[in-house]
Amino acid sequence: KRKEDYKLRELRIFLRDICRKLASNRRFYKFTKPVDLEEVTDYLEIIKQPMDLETMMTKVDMHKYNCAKEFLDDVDLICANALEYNPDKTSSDKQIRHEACSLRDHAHALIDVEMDSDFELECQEIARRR
Ligand SMILES: CC(=O)c1nc(NC(=O)[C@H]2CNCCN2)sc1-c1cc(O)cc(O)c1
Repeated sequence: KRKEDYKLRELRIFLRDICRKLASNRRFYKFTKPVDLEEVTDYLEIIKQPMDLETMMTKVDMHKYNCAKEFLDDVDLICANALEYNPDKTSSDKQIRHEACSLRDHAHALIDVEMDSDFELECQEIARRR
């Protein structure tokens, strides 16, 4: 086990906790599971790269994230997908856009507060080398 493998294990423990906190917030329940393609039949015609919090938790376990920035890129993708799929002036579309922006801002705020910036920089160095 190299020194950097210990760092990535610490990153995984941290990201699991962030993912759990986001997925347990009732405001974000629409983003906790993959969009139900039986229910939303045109979804893949509009959204080319679906993403959700359950998929992100699986990606943590599969060592897909080498730094918090890569994790936040997937949160930003959840948000961008919801903004793209819900562009209408209707109150239902407006509400889901608001929830998506709130998810994105909460994720970034949680990481900024709880993550040591030097640790993230070390992880980004590891990510660049891999
Ligand atoms: C996650 C998402 O982006 C999403 N967007 C929707 N938009 C609409 O239904 C809008 C689209 N514009 C026209 C009027 N209807 S429903 C929906 C969704 C919510 C869930 O609780 C589970 C799920 O699988 C998908």
